[in-house]
Amino acid sequence: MLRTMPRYGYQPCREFHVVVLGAGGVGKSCLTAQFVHQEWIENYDPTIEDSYRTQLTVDGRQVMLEILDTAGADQFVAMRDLYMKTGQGFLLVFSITSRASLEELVSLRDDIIRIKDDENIPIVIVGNKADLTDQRAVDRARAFAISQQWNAPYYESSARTRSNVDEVFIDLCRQMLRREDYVDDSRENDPYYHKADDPSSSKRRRRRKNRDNKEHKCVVL
Ligand SMILES: Nc1nc2c(ncn2[C@@H]2O[C@H](COP(=O)(O)OP(=O)(O)OP(=O)(O)O)[C@@H](O)[C@H]2O)c(=O)[nH]1
Repeated sequence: MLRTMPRYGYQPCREFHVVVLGAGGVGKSCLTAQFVHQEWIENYDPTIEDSYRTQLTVDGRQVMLEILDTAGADQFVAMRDLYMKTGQGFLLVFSITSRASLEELVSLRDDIIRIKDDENIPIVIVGNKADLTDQRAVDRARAFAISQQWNAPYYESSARTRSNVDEVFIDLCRQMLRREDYVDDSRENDPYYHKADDPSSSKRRRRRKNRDNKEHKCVVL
């Protein structure tokens, strides 16, 4: 059963890798820059790869996000398999002003599921540039229908006005936390599971130790 109530007692800071994917120019970098630094970027400078680290609190739980802002341009697609392997949660971004950018998400999602070998990997579908209402080319209903088919939430955001920027990252965090709780619960109920033998458990302890020695920028939400 998925745990929906906050847990009590000591809560270690969870660390997750988030990958932001989508066609070129849909606003991946602007969304990420708004979320991490609360800043708006007007000019378009195609990304090769940028990574950000930021800490936030979700439902009272500390989460450290490693966010990878990827390249939409085709010449960098060779790096995608690698991004997808390390990602634990994915923001699939298109622009509501471009139907083609929504269509590009189909193959991206297929690749994620193939590479992760997991139909239930945390994903949020983001229709960005929602402020450009007079240039809308994708019906809200069409995007919503696709998101339902993929069993992933759909948000319309604007990196320009900062609308729904925090919400898309927080939704993804919630999905990743629920998933980890579910794995932890399954292990607790497994009489053959020995925590000491689990490499992921010692890795988490090691990460926490390393983190204690570093200073991190906190985003208060
Ligand atoms: N009006 C409007 N413009 C946006 C929005 N988000 C991004 N833009 C503009 O769209 C252009 C591309 O934004 P980026 O964030 O660089 O797009 P990207 O998806 O990272 O592009 P690649 O790096 O090529 O993959 C920039 O000129 C932004 O100012 C938005 O929500 N509204």
